[in-house]
Amino acid sequence: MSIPALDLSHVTLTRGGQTVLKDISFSVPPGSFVGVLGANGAGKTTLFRGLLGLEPAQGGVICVNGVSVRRGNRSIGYMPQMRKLIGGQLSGWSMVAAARRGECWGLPWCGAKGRKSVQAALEAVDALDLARKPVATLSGGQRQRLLLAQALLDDPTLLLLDEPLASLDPARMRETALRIHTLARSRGMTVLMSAHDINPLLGLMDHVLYLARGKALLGKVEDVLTTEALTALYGAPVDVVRAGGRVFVVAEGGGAILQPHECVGGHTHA
Ligand SMILES: Nc1ncnc2c1ncn2[C@@H]1O[C@H](COP(=O)(O)OP(=O)(O)OP(=O)(O)O)[C@@H](O)[C@H]1O
Repeated sequence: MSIPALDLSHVTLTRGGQTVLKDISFSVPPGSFVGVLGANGAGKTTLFRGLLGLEPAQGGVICVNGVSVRRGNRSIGYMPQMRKLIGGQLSGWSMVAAARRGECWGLPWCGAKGRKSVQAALEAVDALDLARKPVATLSGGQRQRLLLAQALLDDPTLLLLDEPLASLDPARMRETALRIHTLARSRGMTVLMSAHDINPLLGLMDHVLYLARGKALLGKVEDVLTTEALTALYGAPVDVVRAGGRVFVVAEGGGAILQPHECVGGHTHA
């Protein structure tokens, strides 16, 4: 049997002194594409930080590719949430190059090997045309492609993407999700992608990881995204409604549980 890409056993994670995820256990097979869902504050970012060794587990064990979690693990690529403009007057190339780890930190022009890996990462996300442009002049979606290129620099086997679809319009959301899925499959990478709208990920996910009330539920989409499973997870009535090929998770009374941070184009969300 292959070693899980991720294995969490009875893990508790805190943020700012507050317990965010409590006694969670799940295992992700290598090469899986996992959608990480949950309302605002459910703990998606906290989980990613735990996997990166940035938030030490208060209990339990986290293993990445069979090895206990540690900071600076080069086999993990991380794309953080993009809340504000990053990069400024740097060119796209420099922004990606500045993320090279170790000996090249802050020296984007160093070495043929460094240049090659920056070039490969830009190519992988179809962003070579952004290499010379100042980041400040790019759209949100273009900057997100550069962030994704950064995350790919060390040829990771596990990619953690924190809301890479936020701020994209619906068509771009689907296009970006497909791009990442294709890239992951071609490299055999395991992907955990957090999202506020499950719909752009439908048909792509091998598993969904749903976070609520400090708990985590991992399983096939058809097993997790059900009224019964989510009602049990939330400990309160929740409806999973399927309409027009889309899925909506709503609380009793009709309020949407999963909400996008920002939405371009007036899109209704699950
Ligand atoms: N820097 C911080 N210091 C203290 N508490 C924090 C910090 N960041 C987040 N938290 C708290 O930790 C909890 C989990 O937040 P987290 O960012 O992991 O959730 P999330 O699911 O990623 O949310 P969102 O969908 O809004 O990004 C929340 O209660 C939040 O208020």
